[in-house]
Amino acid sequence: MKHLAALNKYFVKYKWRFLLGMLFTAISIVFSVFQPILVRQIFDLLEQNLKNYRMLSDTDLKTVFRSGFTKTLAFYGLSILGLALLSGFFMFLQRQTLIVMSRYIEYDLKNEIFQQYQRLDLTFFKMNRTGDMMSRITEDVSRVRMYVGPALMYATRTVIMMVMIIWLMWEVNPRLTLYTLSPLPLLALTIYFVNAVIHKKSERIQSQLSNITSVAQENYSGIRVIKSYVQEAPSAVHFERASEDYKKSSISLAKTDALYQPAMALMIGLSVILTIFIGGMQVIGGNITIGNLAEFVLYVNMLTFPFFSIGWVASMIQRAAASQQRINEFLDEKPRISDAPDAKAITLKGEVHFSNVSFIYEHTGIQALRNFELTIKPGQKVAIIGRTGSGKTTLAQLLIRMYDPQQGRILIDGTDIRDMKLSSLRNQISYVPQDVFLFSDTISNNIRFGEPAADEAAVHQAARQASVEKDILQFPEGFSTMVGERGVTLSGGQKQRVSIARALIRNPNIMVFDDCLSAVDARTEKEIIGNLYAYLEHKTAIIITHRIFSLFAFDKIIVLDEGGMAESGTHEELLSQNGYYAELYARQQTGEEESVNGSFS
Ligand SMILES: Nc1ncnc2c1ncn2[C@@H]1O[C@H](COP(=O)(O)OP(=O)(O)OP(=O)(O)O)[C@@H](O)[C@H]1O
Repeated sequence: MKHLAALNKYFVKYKWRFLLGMLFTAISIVFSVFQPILVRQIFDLLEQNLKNYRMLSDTDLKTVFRSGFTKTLAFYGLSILGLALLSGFFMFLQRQTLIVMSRYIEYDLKNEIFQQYQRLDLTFFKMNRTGDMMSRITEDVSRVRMYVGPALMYATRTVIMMVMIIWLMWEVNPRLTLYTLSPLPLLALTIYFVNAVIHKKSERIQSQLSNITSVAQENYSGIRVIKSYVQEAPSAVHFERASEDYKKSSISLAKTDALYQPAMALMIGLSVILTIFIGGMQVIGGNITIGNLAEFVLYVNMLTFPFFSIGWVASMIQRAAASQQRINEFLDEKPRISDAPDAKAITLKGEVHFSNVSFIYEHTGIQALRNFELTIKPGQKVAIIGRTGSGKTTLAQLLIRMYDPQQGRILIDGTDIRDMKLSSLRNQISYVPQDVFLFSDTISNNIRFGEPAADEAAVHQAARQASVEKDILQFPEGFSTMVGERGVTLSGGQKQRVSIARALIRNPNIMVFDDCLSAVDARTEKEIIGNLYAYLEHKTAIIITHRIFSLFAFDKIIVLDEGGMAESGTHEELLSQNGYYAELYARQQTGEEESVNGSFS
């Protein structure tokens, strides 16, 4: 329960809705508990006057008596109808305030969770499964909403209604009250336990459902591989197995559900029979009137729902508390990468210095960088080359503070990047990642993603510099073409170039290209490098690559090996060192010659 205290701030925020909701609930209940009192009065009136009426012999007098009686009955009938309407109206207002409040809280909570996702660093995302993260913002929040909305509303109704009705019943006859109420706690307990079973089964169904979803999702994404390896039938069997488990659990839940309503009806019936039996004896004994008996039967009927809700509300609160505990743990998670208290926003010129940097990926223990040293002067172009897994991407990730090194410092213009505001640092470094990600939006909006104010001309220019403008203009809708799931599928090379355009449009002083030309052909690569040469003239640029761009006059080329610097120098210097670079260059030259010879032979 203590976990739910975290939601109190929302009750304070929506205190007027909350208090009004409580008031409407109380008014609606007052109007409904008055109805049995009127029924009692009608019954008592009938009992007292029918005897006299039957004894009358004068037909004229009988007619007058009957018409007076009809009017009284009509008056009572209309009064009951009026009370029912008023009670219904306030119930409507109660839902309009309390349930609407719960929707507002749900909205706020989802936003709070989403903002926390955005604050957290990459290590968190590596250590948690996407499914778990998704369920926090959907499943857990909707369970918490059930507590702040319906559960709270029914709990309030139950308490007010029980207090008022039991008090009214007690006033009439305490013994009969105790007898008639005796089966109801049993009803509450039964509902509670049945709910617990239903909850357990629903949880299993939920996890089987997410398993089915993942199987289906993986099949959709991998459909090309499945088809080309003719694995449709085994995939279908795999899906069927997951589906079978889900079916079995659903049928079992349906059976439990089927027991639910009859069990309730049995308990209610038991209460009514007890009321009529014991109440009837009390009427015969002259302790209560027949009107009281009718009033009691109605009260018992009115009480069954509140008693039923006790069990339901209790299990709802339990579920909400478990969900809120998960949400609290998540919201308390501190991002490892955040602004230092005195972090400054600095305009970067472009001097980059890696000072004795070592870095280990904590969750795997892999050491990606070891005592790495590198100084890049403003405006210099540096290539980072190395075998796969040698730490090139890690270097770029550390520069934009996706992670902080465990040892050493990274300085830009002499300031440790940990003393800079994160937004200022990342805004002034354009990073083209190795794995391209385009949003389900237009190409134009994908390019201006980091620069939303950029106009169409700037978007076109960036696309031109990334040598993708011609490709885009060939699409029927040009730059307005939708990409992503429901849009056009761009080729790997086109995606890479759109991703480059996205980085270029921001026009910062420092740029990092992480192996972002791997999917373009040699001619386009040459064209882009030509464009970049002019574009990067006064900028600091780090170009991570597998291939040697001999056309690009790098100020420095670094060869990384197992996280450390293996070779460093200019193209000529490295060739004369006869190491990995020289070997790679020789291999590349032969490869290129072979491919050229091949294409012309
Ligand atoms: N997010 C991560 N979590 C754990 N280990 C990682 C992570 N990213 C990379 N590594 C590991 O760190 C080492 C360096 O990886 P990195 O991606 O920096 O290499 P790279 O030189 O960029 O490789 P490639 O050329 O294949 O992209 C590798 O052993 C890799 O397995």
